[in-house]
Amino acid sequence: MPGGHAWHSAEWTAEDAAGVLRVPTAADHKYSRGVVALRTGSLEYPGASVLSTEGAWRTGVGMVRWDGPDAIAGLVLQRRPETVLGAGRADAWVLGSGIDARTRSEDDSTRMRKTLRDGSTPAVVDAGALDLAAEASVPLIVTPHEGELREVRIPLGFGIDDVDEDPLAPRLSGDFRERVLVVRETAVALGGVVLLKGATTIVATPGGWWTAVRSGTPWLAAAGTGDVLAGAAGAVLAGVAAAARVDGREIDVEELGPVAATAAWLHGTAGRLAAGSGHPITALDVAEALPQAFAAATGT
Ligand SMILES: NC(=O)C1=CN([C@@H]2O[C@H](COP(=O)(O)OP(=O)(O)OC[C@H]3O[C@@H](n4cnc5c(N)ncnc54)[C@H](OP(=O)(O)O)[C@@H]3O)[C@@H](O)[C@H]2O)[C@@H](O)CC1
Ligand SMILES: Nc1ncnc2c1ncn2[C@@H]1O[C@H](COP(=O)(O)OP(=O)(O)O)[C@@H](O)[C@H]1O
Repeated sequence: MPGGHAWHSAEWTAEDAAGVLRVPTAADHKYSRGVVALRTGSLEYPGASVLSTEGAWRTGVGMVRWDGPDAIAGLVLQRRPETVLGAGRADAWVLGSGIDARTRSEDDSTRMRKTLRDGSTPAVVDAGALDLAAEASVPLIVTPHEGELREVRIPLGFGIDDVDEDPLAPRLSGDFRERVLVVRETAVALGGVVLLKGATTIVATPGGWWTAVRSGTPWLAAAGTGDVLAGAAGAVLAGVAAAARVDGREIDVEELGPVAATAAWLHGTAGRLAAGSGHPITALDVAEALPQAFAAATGT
């Protein structure tokens, strides 16, 4: 049972999310609430650094660090001067949003590999870091959309790398049970948590636990909302990992299932709140509604 949560939950709820989210107390300080560090954004996709940083701050965490290319650091600070630049003490990492695996810099590859292999800090792995997930030894959550799932699976020995046809497509376009099966088998092979984004987001752990998140809205289908989700997931993860650190224990990968589902629930709810009775939203609108989504779960 991941983190004491029910073994199987057909759909993740506000009450489930409240059981994962941490409301600060008088005894807290910024480090006890958790530090999330991000390696996100690139010269090609500079905006993703801002979107993921904003998603992390708005989800609630003690500190956000951003450790990316100097040329875009100003964008992050312009939007969020609270952000601390450079790597350092962290309870969780977010890697890959706004990075393209095919064109990423040597520096990005080296640093992301090192983060995934050294130490035990858990990580959220998105977009341009997904192909590295199979090499990881730290507890991790991967956050692919349908088009990116093969980046996770091919290094694990699934699928075929050298043909144009994607052998996954028919399985993902099939019925819900088959989609769940694909996500669960990927989590088992990876030894990490898989969060497959979509209208219904599916989360599975290597131990066989899984859940579905349906809190969102089709208005979320807009560029950059996934980058906000990655930051939000990093913040929830940092909070849970910091609590484990304060308790003097290492976080178990099974605990990351409820963390991922909670981040997806918050993000979906934020999208729904931002879209109101039904109007277009931007990724930053979603980030800005995250505090309201948090309050909707915890009643604070
Ligand atoms: N402002 C910024 O900085 C932004 C930065 N961003 C960053 O851009 C990078 C590239 O990310 P990406 O998602 O845009 O493109 P990529 O990984 O090449 O995959 C796209 C291919 O997959 C397919 N596909 C199938 N299902 C799909 C689905 N559900 N959702 C989406 N695609 C789906 C689809 O194929 P099609 O259906 O068109 O045949 C399509 O050809 C990444 O680092 C990201 O963080 C973005 O967040 C935008 C805002
Ligand atoms: N039709 C939809 N209904 C509900 N949520 C959606 C829908 N389409 C996309 N989303 C959500 O929007 C986000 C899109 O993320 P992603 O595809 O990574 O976009 P980007 O790479 O542009 O940031 C995910 O959280 C996904 O679950």
